[in-house]
Amino acid sequence: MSSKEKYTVILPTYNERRNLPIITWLLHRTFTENKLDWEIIIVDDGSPDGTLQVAQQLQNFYGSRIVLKPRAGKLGLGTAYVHGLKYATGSFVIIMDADFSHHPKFIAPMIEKQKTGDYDIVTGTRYSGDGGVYGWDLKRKLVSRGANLFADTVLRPGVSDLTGSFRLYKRAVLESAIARTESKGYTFQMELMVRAKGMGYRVAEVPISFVDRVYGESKLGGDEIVEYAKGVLNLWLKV
Ligand SMILES: Nc1nc2c(ncn2[C@@H]2O[C@H](COP(=O)(O)OP(=O)(O)O[C@H]3O[C@H](CO)[C@@H](O)[C@H](O)[C@@H]3O)[C@@H](O)[C@H]2O)c(=O)[nH]1
Ligand SMILES: [Mg+2]
Repeated sequence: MSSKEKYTVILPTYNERRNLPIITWLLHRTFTENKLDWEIIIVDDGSPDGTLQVAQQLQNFYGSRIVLKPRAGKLGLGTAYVHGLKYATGSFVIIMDADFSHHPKFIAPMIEKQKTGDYDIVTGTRYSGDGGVYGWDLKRKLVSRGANLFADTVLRPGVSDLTGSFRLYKRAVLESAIARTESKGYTFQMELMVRAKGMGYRVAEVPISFVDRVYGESKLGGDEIVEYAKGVLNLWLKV
């Protein structure tokens, strides 16, 4: 694979001190091996574990490809993407988690897929083909499956993984779809995809294995689940 296109990775972080160095190294290796231009925008929300200091060390090591756009407090995942996107200079943007649940090894196939049909969005999917989830307990699996089934039944967007966030976007597409997205937290991915489909963007899927984090904890709580259900119903009322 070779291309002059630039890829911007937006990495939202909250207490990812132990994950960030390895994920950065793997991203660096992926882009270097595939001869692609790249940058990583790290949006840290005042992590008490010192993630930002680690990010600063990574910037010293990798140079200007590591861009730091921290915020003072934990303002949520959705707004972290919006914030990071303002500084993206690539023609494509990849959004992924920084805790290894999204492995960089899927980036090359996602880029490949995008090129096959000039797709606007390529989304990783846990719920089609060889995709899967590893390391979650039954409750978390049911919540995720239920969340997808609920949104799919109510809104019919025709995408197998609506709540996953490992995706590649054309930057202009992400900018226009994100401008219409109102959710702030975990509901964000689902709303963004439903909006994008509603705007007529073309979406392709690549199966991914989602592996639960090794270090640290998930930030998904009961409040987020209620917010999600409200988000689906709001979209149903509007669309
Ligand atoms: N900047 C910032 N980052 C955050 C925040 N909350 C979480 N993050 C970062 O966002 C990523 C995902 O957060 P997790 O807390 O690890 O999420 P998860 O429970 O593993 O949820 C995954 O599955 C969800 C449902 O399938 C997805 O919606 C979600 O994006 C993620 O992929 C991690 O890199 C984490 O550090 C926040 O408020 N601010
Ligand atoms: Mg996680």
